[in-house]
Amino acid sequence: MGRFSKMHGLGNDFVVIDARAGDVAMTQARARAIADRHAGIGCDQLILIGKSDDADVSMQIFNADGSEVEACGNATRCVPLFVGRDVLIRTKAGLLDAKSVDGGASVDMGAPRFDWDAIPLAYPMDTLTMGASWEDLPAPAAVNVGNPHVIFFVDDLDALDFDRLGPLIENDPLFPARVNVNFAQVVGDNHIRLVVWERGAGLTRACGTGACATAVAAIRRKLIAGPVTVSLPGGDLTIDWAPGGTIRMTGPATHVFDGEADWSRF
Ligand SMILES: N[C@@H](CCC[C@H](N)C(=O)O)C(=O)O
Repeated sequence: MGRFSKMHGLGNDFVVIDARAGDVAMTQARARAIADRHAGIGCDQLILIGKSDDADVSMQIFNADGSEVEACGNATRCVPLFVGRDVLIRTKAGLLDAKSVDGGASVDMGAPRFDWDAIPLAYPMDTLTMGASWEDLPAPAAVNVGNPHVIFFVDDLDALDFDRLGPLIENDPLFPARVNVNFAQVVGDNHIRLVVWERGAGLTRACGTGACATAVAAIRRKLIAGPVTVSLPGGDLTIDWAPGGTIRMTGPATHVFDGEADWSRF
């Protein structure tokens, strides 16, 4: 039997498995089966905590569709709580420094990237105001914060059909690695409302990297100044960034319960 913890960051939920003993054989198909909300345990992302040569732990991230990805902001805040102390985490997106704060964690998420081929896009394009649009949605921005994001700033978030627009944009050939789709409305001097259609997981209650990418894009466009409060359906994150620097994300992390499962059944 294998042990796991169910955790979440603002309702973006995870099955977190301790693989530091090297005894968990994870595949994309198994991750998809575990993440299934009907036939499995159910989660937006499956998180594997492993040993690392150059950090306290490593973190592998699998979306609900089984795809392995580079970054997950909300899960990164859960790692200090899972491990029981502040941690340096090796991810596919680089080394992340995560420190516990009251009720959650504060993480240095690294520096954002803006080059078209770092997003990645299929061909060269300005990523601050992209020469592309979908239906009535205005020209978005694109930011890579370890994983790829496209951000639409809109006047009325509540008027959008996320379930229709999300998959349309996520799977557009302009994004060869697919993309996380952020729909944002600036609602105050340092306040953004955000809904995220996540690559490989669909609509989630919150997306930490989406909040980082959206705050960075809004600051670059001079729509807002940091630190920024990003309000997602699951709650608020604080994101701080200045041009040339790294992104600091601060917000809640929650442990729900511990369980046991026979991984060979998935
Ligand atoms: N929920 C996450 C992001 C998870 C990965 C993302 N869906 C991707 O495919 O890049 C977060 O909190 O950042």
